Amino acid sequence: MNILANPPTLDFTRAKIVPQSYFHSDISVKSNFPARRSRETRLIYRGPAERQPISVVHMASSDVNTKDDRISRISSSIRVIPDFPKPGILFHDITTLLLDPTAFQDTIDLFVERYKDKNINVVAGVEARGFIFGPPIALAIGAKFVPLRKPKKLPGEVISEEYTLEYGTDIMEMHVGAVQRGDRAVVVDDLIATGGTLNAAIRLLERVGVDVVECACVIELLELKGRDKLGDKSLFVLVSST
Ligand SMILES: O=P(O)(O)OC[C@H]1O[C@H](OP(=O)(O)OP(=O)(O)O)[C@H](O)[C@@H]1O
Ligand SMILES: Nc1ncnc2[nH]cnc12
Repeated sequence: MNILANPPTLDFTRAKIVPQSYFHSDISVKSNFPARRSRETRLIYRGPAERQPISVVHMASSDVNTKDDRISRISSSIRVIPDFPKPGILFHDITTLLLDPTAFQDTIDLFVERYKDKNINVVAGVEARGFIFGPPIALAIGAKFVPLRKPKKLPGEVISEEYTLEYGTDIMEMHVGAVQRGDRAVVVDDLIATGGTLNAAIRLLERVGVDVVECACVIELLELKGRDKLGDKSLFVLVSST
């Protein structure tokens, strides 16, 4: 991914379109920005100066066709912010992917192409960012969407699983009755880091007899080896970050 070391100022409140040059080329942004100011939406980054986006290497994951142009668009639309939410964390921010309708649509299409003929009747999305990608996939393949939520958010009777995160611990809950024994599920999230979250999601669903066919993420942080925590459960990711 080619993210600017010193990006132009960003104003998310006024942003309608993300200048693609911001993500793709420092040269075009730095040289073109003043001249094109009146025609482009200006984005003002309000975060601390030390948390400017940085470049990291993203590659097509080994799960996808490396010749698929959609992958490079998706990869270059993901922003990486150092030291968020804690020092030492390289935060992979998918909100910039959502600002690019083509990259967002490509992301959904790639998942739909994979799951449309697999007899999946449950798409389980992990709060919060799995709630962005999961519902459009569920609608497109004709499956129900089941939210896996942070504690004390669901009003009905729940079952819970505790898990460890890259930066803390958490509890995941699911409504009793949302799924049935024998359902076939795919678990959707934006990113796998340590794998603790997806592991908890799998445990939650399998406890009530659901067949978790696969987990699906946009991004895998390879160094954290989250895949290992999923045992023999299949994981499908679009881009890998090193
Ligand atoms: O593989 P892991 O180490 O378990 O980490 C991955 C999880 O961490 C992030 O969510 P987070 O818990 O930060 O919640 P949020 O989406 O509500 O911000 C991310 O969206 C995944 O759900
Ligand atoms: N580095 C990271 N970036 C974004 N989301 C995360 N969740 C856990 N680790 C993360």
